[in-house]
Amino acid sequence: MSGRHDTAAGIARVYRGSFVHSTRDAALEILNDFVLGVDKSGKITFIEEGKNVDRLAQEQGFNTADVENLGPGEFFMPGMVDTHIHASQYTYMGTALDLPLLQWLNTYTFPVESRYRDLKFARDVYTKVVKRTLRNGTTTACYFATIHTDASLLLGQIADDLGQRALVGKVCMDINPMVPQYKELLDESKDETLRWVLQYPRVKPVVTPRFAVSCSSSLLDALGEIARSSGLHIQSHISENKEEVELVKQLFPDCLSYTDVYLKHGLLTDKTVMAHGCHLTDEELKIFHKNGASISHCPSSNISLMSGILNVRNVQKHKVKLGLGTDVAGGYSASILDAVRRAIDTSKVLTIEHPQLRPLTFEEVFWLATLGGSEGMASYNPSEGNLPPNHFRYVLFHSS
Ligand SMILES: O=c1[nH]c(=O)c2nc[nH]c2[nH]1
Repeated sequence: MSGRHDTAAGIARVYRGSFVHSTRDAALEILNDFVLGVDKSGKITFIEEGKNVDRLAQEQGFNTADVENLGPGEFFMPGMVDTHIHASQYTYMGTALDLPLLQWLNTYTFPVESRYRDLKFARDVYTKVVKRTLRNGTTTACYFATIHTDASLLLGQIADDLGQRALVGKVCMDINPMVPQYKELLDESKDETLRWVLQYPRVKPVVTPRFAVSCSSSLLDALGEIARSSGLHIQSHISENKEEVELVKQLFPDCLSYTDVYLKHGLLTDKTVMAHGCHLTDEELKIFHKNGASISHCPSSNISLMSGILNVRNVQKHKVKLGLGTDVAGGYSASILDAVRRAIDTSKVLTIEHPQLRPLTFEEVFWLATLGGSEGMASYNPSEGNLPPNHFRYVLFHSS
């Protein structure tokens, strides 16, 4: 690997040791005895072989005595990226996994989410979830909050205060026949989304229609327009469970597919992250590719809620951007390392059923957990030959 220098704006920390990371060419690359400098804003300014440390010290203006050497068994790796997690469902993570998606939402999820109008409750849970995910090595997370604007703002504030890069979504939903106390009116959802977008601090807002089942066509249109005019990211769920796919067909008879629902409402862009996608057809994957939209693979919840198994190799064959999600609390762990294990396990289940399919390797899933996730959340369209912006690719995490 060649060295990378920017002119230093003042080196704050220099580390020396082993670095394990992914690149566009290698799912896993191990760099033994490298030296890495971070400037005062937290950006990595150089990474070079350790033997160059004296020259680097002169060029970059640091003292070699201040270099922090890793101990035995320690290494750096990129911060992990959780491309789909419901912060508001953290309270019941690991429980209530006995029902399929639509029944699970009505029975457990909506009643719990309706509690987040209580800001004290929200502060307590959101502080715990951000601390826990940071401890697990998640330096970037794409969060669903709830329909409550003030609690969603609080989640962004907490992530920002605790140093986590986050996209945070105030959930939008104006349809909920089974739990009617947990929904919004159409105008309220639009107005509150705008209030939330405008008030947001450093952490980024992401436009969040819950899923096509719980949003009217008018709300989807309005959210597509807000995302377009504000240049915002979008997140939602798609084709997680077969019953849901059938329901969407009935609810949107004029659309050709579930993907077409989001496309027609301006919600499938190169800033879109769609969770699950287990039952997407090849035609739909082509539309994802063409529009630069990404999928969050959530293997733990796909199994726990008996939803389906994503064929990752087929998604990759269609060159669709792909990252990993814990999907708490459909997924029972807030750790992306756990999602790594589940992704490998579920790919092996596919191999049992279809021996011609190669299971995913650890290296490939490490890529999904790090670089894949950051590319999935970056705004760029691979079908137009663009590359993801660099700043998403060089955030490193100290594992010890
Ligand atoms: O796994 C999921 N969790 C949710 O909260 C949800 N809402 C719609 N679809 C969903 N899927």
